[in-house]
Amino acid sequence: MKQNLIRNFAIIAHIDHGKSTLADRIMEQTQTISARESKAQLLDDMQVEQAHGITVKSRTVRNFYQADNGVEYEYNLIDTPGHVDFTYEVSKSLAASDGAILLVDATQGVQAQTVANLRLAQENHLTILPVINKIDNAAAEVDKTEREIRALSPKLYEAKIYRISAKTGKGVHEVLEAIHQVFPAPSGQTQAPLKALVFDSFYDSFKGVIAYIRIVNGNLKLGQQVKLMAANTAIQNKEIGVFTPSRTATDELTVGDVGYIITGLKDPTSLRVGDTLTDANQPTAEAFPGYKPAQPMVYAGFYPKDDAYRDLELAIEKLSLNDSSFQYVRETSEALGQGFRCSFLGIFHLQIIRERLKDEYGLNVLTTAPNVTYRVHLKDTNEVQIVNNPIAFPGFAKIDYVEEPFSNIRITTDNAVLGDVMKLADAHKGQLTDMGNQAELIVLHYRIPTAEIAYDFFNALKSISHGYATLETEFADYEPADVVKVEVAINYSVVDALSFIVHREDAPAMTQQLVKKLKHTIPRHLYPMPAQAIVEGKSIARVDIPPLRKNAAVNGEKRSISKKQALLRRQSMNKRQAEKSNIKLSQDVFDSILDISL
Ligand SMILES: Nc1nc2c(ncn2[C@@H]2O[C@H](COP(=O)(O)OP(=O)(O)OP(=O)(O)O)[C@@H](O)[C@H]2O)c(=O)[nH]1
Repeated sequence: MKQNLIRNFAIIAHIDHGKSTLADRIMEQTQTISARESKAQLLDDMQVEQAHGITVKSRTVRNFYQADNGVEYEYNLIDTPGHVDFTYEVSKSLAASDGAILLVDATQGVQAQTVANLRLAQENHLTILPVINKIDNAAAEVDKTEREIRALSPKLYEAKIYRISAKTGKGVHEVLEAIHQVFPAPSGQTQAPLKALVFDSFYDSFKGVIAYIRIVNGNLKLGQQVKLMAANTAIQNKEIGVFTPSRTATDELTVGDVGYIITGLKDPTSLRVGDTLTDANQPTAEAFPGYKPAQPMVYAGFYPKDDAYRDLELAIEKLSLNDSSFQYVRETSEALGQGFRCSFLGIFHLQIIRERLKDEYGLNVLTTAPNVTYRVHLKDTNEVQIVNNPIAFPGFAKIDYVEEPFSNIRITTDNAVLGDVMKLADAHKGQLTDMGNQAELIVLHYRIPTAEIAYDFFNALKSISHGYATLETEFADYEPADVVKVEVAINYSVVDALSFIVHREDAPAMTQQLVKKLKHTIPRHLYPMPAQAIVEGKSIARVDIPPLRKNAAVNGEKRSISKKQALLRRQSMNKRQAEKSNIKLSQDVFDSILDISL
């Protein structure tokens, strides 16, 4: 029976431990692709992935492996992203797998993301195949890494641990053999009604919404009438197929197969990952529970440059289908016009989306300063407003108190930089809740305001630990906080899109730095303009943005009285016009808000 010959598995690892390289080797050794093709790291084909050298979006590929026992197996490999912001993608791809290769870089050993991904795999009841990578590297510490892996769980303590170089291919054959020996075959029923898990989706500009599916029970035939159960939508069944790794059409997908269906849906929002695909006439009795929606951490406004609102809207719709942790609603700002308030899993996720808009859709967006969600309790009505847009933050006179989100974070670091890491967490208002060891690393647990880790915390942590420390975050709860809204006024008029929320105690120092930066980033005009930071109606920081030219009327040059008077008249006319004129806001201006650190 074909089902017994299928293995569905993922590769999980810490960032840069070599998942994509191993995926390439597997495709090469199973002749799915040629060695020449694999040079280009086929799985990482999105431009943004190549620019950052990382995997953002999960990919799936079917390989046929001729095993040493003479049997040909179908290996469905699901590549997963490794960055901490993409844990959500990892958990989706794991739901479609039966096993996971736990890949650990021998030069780095077990890292925090190794542990986090292992936990996700265990939650999905996957069989784990531990593999040590980069054994060819002079800095490899293979025995030490092996001890660290064994210390992770009782099962791993006894497991056979494979040693490979994904780069040279050494040891990869043994891993290919282990895959069919260690991982279970899919367990579904051939005779039952069709039940398939939608574990990912993609928008194609010609073909519309394409769903990535794993057949759990029954068969899917081309043309069969099918529907999505949660969305209760009938879909067309014009093309089904598998990934080789490009899409290749087939007539049928059977139990255990991983492939795709072109749904005919044109609206990217009409399909949700986690939905169940089933037969329209003979539906399965029980649908999948669906995925927990991702918990967004950071919100920011995206505004089109060059009047491309409609193009931006379409692109954002498509990206949010392709990446279900990225969501949006429409918003309007007086300063910037129509735009979108978007949610992200973290600041790195935001950057990736921004780059994808540029690379894949040719769109430049203006991004406002990111913020977290606040719960604002109002005085008179006892109403609680959920605010993730500083523009909508209620006036201070109406506010009873505000709650801000807190996160539990876990930093894994080595001893050498422990002091600096703790100083960083302190500076960001972290309260140390626990401290322990994992393998030879120190694990620190903090409770910390989410706003403190939402922006540059991760980069700061990477930089003080020379790239080694890792960060895992988890939303904890809301807690009352003394936060205020800072409004920025330029030439006495408030620019709404520049508003942001900050802890009251940090407001004086932050706004001083901000106005200094604004002095250099706000485009100069012919007249001087004050830039002010206003908190609760009071200006707490101010700087004068100098005019473009020297003020000829007062600079002491020898001029006739009448010439000076003429200049003064012209300047006062400029000033009056200025009140009406719009300040052109560049990305630099918004970045001034982000850059300020205490
Ligand atoms: N020396 C050596 N280098 C390797 C080996 N495997 C991968 N690398 C290198 O390690 C780096 C990261 O490899 P990738 O395969 O891109 O890592 P990844 O885990 O897919 O990275 P993300 O997708 O960003 O999580 C690349 O520069 C690879 O060339 C190996 O076996 N030996």
